[in-house]
Amino acid sequence: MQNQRTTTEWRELDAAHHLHPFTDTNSLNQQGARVITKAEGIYLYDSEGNKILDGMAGLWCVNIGYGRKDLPEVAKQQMEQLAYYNTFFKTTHPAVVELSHLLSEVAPEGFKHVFYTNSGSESVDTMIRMVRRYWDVKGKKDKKTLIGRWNGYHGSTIGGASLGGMTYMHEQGDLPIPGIVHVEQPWWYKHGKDMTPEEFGLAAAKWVEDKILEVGADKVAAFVGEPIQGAGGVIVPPSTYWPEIQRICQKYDILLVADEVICGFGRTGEWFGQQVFGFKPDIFTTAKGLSSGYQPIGAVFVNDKVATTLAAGGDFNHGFTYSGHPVAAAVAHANVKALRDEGIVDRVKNDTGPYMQKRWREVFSQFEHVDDVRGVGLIQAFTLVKNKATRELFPDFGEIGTMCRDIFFKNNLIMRACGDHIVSAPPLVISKEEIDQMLETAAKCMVEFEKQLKERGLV
Ligand SMILES: Cc1ncc(COP(=O)(O)O)c(CNc2cccc(C(=O)O)c2)c1O
Repeated sequence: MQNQRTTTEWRELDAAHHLHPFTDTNSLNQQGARVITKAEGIYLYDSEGNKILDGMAGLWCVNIGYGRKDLPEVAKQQMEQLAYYNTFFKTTHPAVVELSHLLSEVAPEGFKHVFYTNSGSESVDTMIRMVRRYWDVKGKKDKKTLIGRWNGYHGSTIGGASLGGMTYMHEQGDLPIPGIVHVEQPWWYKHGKDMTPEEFGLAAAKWVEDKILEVGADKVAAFVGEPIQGAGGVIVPPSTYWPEIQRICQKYDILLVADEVICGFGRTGEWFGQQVFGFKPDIFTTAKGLSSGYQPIGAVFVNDKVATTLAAGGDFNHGFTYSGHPVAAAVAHANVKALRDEGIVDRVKNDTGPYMQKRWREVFSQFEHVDDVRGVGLIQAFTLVKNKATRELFPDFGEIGTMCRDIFFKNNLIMRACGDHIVSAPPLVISKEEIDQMLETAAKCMVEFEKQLKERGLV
């Protein structure tokens, strides 16, 4: 059991020893971290006894909800049976075999092989190495360049951060690494001008073709994108975008990669985001919902064409100590099996997802400084705007988003501000009643937010 300490004691020890990710340490240590002590369903509880509605499923990952009793039991049994052995050197173990078999059943048709990692970033770095190895084996050694999107997010390793289009990350570490280039994101609200979304989807896809021709198709290895950009602010591309990207990649013999770390395992109501938009990548990366965050694990799915080619190349010199870790694999297996056999993904597709999307639009479209209300399944967002009629955004993109998010936090509701996009991705087990509770609280927060906008002379 955890030491029983006061919040102050936990905060002081945390400040003395713990470096947090994506954090201004001095600023955090002035105010002290919020100490989350337990969680159940869609709710978190902190050391002060507050009950917090987690509209973000942790970091987009706790698809199955908090407080499951089965997953800890599976972890315990696996740990007692075989806490660890590696999958190098011609060995395997039942947990990773069973998981691999199950994943081949829930994956879209044509994906029968997975490579295991410990995170989404490691899945992305694995994909980068696979893509370049694929073209080596095919004898096209100049095909090395990967194309990503500005404001895309693919993790925080050197490869993932380079492939992502977050310039504030590139500035720290002299990124991107060579062989990675970016095109503009398919954000209709900002870039669509007088085009319909459908027209804009084709125009945004053409940016990829232009980049391929600029680099030289004989040098381009892959195009990589999230079906829906998550950390970039839930940028939902027009329906015409992905099928056109697929056509362009086929035209120039370029691998198509979907980063499904957020969209995967039921988030959109389909098992994978690629199925919402009707495209078939050659490779897709996953993590998060694979284990619902109960254990760190990621997986890279490759289609038969890629699997066969990599195998033809003999040793693929890549892997991690914990690739296919027995406890992580056992927990992921139980998690995916429950997502399927308890009908959780189906309910997102047919019941709670449509309900959320209907109510989310009803509630937020009524506000003067909210526009582009959007989403699918249980991933949704809206953008805070200065003037709806002209699609004018606020200056200093992100300031207003933080102000709005802080009002939600004060009301014990976790939503995420990505710039001036307010986003939400709750556990997939959220009920319709809990959706109503969440949106009732959020609506009150938005009234307060628009009141503060006026009081501060920001509108
Ligand atoms: C699409 C995508 N690809 C890769 C990663 C990296 O996964 P790991 O973190 O497990 O290495 C992600 C992760 N996405 C992520 C991670 C942490 C915070 C936030 C946020 O929105 O604040 C988003 C992601 O969203």
